[in-house]
Amino acid sequence: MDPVEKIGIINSWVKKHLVLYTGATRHSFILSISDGTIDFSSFKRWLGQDYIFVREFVPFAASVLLKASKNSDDSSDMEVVLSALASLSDEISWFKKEAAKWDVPLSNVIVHKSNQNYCRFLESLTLPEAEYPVVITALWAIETVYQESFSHCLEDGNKTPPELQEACKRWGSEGFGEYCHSLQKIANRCLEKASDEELKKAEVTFLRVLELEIEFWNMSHGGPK
Ligand SMILES: Cc1ncc(CO)c(N)n1
Repeated sequence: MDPVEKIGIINSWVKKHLVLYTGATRHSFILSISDGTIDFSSFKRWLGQDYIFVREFVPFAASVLLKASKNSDDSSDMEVVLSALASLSDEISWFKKEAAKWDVPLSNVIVHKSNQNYCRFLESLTLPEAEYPVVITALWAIETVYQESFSHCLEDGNKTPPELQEACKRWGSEGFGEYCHSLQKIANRCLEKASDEELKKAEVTFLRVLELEIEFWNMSHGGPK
């Protein structure tokens, strides 16, 4: 095993929980995009639900920003989270445009149970008691699952339908990858200084994000409600 000091706490957790991590980042929904067999009704279901999710993600990201500005000893943390928050405005516009293209109604969307659970979890992380190392780990995990998933769809030799390339590029691009890497560096630095209790909480939170992401993909596939 690689020493934690060399690979960082985050990568040591990814290795330790690789089965669950791969379950979230190589889900059958993503594999069906990359091999071109996706049923567009699954994509449309994902689009409508993810629009709701992203709207709920905004207050979560704002709460991380608040904690970054208060707790961090490195002022660049705040800038990384601020840029994420700023790009969410563009993301919401993109969802609206994409939904119009696919004839997906965005008003009165029935929020699926898995999405509700995820949004409730995000809300719990906005509380003042949720510590900065824990919430920055959550932010890293949430963004990285999408980055690893959608970048896979853009790899050479994959058969992602042209209609879905733009969606894949939102999260699969190099720029988004660099942002995830910045979050990982921040998380590692915070976790190195965290108490044992915070470390445990952050690891449990990472695992919870992976489970919720898997349930989110299952829902898009049209799994049970
Ligand atoms: C469910 C989900 N996870 C992660 C992201 C990335 O922001 C997203 N848009 N939706």
